[in-house]
Amino acid sequence: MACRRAMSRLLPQWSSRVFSVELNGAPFYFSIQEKHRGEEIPQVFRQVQNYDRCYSLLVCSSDRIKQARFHSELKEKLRRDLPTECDLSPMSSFLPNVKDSLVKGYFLKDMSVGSTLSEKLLRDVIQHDPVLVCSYLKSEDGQLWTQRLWRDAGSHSVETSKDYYVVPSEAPEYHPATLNIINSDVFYSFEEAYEVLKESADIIPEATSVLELLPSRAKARSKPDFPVIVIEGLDATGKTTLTESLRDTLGAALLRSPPKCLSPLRACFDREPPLIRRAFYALGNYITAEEIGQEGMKTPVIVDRFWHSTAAYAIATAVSGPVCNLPADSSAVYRWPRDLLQPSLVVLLTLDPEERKRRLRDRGEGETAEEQELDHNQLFRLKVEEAYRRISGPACITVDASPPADQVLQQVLLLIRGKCHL
Ligand SMILES: Nc1ncnc2c1ncn2[C@@H]1O[C@H](COP(=O)(O)OP(=O)(O)O)[C@@H](O)[C@H]1O
Ligand SMILES: Nc1ccn([C@H]2C[C@H](O)[C@@H](COP(=O)(O)OP(=O)(O)O)O2)c(=O)n1
Repeated sequence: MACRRAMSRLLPQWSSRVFSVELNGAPFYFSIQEKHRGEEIPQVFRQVQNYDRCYSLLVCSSDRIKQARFHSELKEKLRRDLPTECDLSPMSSFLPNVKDSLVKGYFLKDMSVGSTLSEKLLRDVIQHDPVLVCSYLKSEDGQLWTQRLWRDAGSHSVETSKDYYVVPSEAPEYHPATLNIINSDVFYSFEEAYEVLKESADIIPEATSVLELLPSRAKARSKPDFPVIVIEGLDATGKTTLTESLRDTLGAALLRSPPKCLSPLRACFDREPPLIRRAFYALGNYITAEEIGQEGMKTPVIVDRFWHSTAAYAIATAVSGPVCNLPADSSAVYRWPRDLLQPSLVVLLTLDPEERKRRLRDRGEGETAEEQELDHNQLFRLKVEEAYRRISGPACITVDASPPADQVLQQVLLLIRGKCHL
């Protein structure tokens, strides 16, 4: 039902949509055009010319929790059940420059003989799951491709719409992922993040535990009397080392985000899709803010990671490809949430990648999946750092963390004394 509603929203503007498929690590954009006899159609899809047919699966449900979870589950299902001759790539579809128009899914290249297995699986998927399926067929001379949209016709049969030609499309002005970042990857108020966890509570029991730990929004806290200093940076840049030294030197309270009370729940949310996972981290900041409010009435407060981490990792994960795909400097995605406590100073520790890796090795810990990703994916690391730098209100001040720990401490103490009158 939720799927039918979502589809009835998508279908009226189907032919205005742009489709993006990640082929060989780069996006290939195409749109569709009605068939007119005798019309010249530019040749497309050279990248999939070795295949006889392809399919696209776009996940669409008006229930955003179901949609996000099913997008992850579908990948597992296709990897498990499709013949080995099938190849899967991420894909999406969007209306250029239209906010929240992005739908995500997978593009399937099929080399299996007769394609019967994959067709059977897709027929099953379309009948039971919130998915829009299209097949792509090559013309007899192998030059042109057409797209045919499938529809569930009930009683285990599907009907197809008319064919459209697939035509190449220009890369859009903004990376398509940026259309949906606000309130899907990054949340700009307590309420927006809270709603996501509330909606997930039926299927994720741990969401209820998080909701119970949240501060009441009824009483807005006044600004703490003492300065609040946040230390940010990638894993192993020296945040723990520096925050502990600052605590001891300044006689400050040391807090972190996510707060300790969320530690037992973190692994559960790290397994969830971005919508739910990022809402969890966003809410963690509000719990930490409440703790800052209390401690900050008595002493200065040092905070190990806060909002910058939440937004920077979320934006860098959502946007694929190089740093230039990030939303422009002036984009609203880098703004500070209107209802979140603003620290007096945010310091970003930066480190040469080789030195960071050496410190990780020396620490001898296993890396988190995301940190392995950071290692393997230089682009991701660069995007996280760039997103850190673009977040404003307050913006972070970058400090080179490669000198010995006591020198980094002195450098940051100078900044604190200059900015916070300590
Ligand atoms: N300035 C520094 N110079 C050399 N090694 C450092 C420095 N700061 C931290 N380290 C070491 O690097 C590793 C990572 O530091 P840590 O404070 O745990 O980083 P984070 O909290 O950012 O993950 C630790 O083994 C730590 O002892
Ligand atoms: N305030 C925070 C802190 C961490 N996060 C997220 C961002 C990344 O997905 C991970 C990084 O956490 P990681 O385990 O590397 O953190 P530590 O270095 O252990 O502090 O957590 C967040 O979203 N908001």
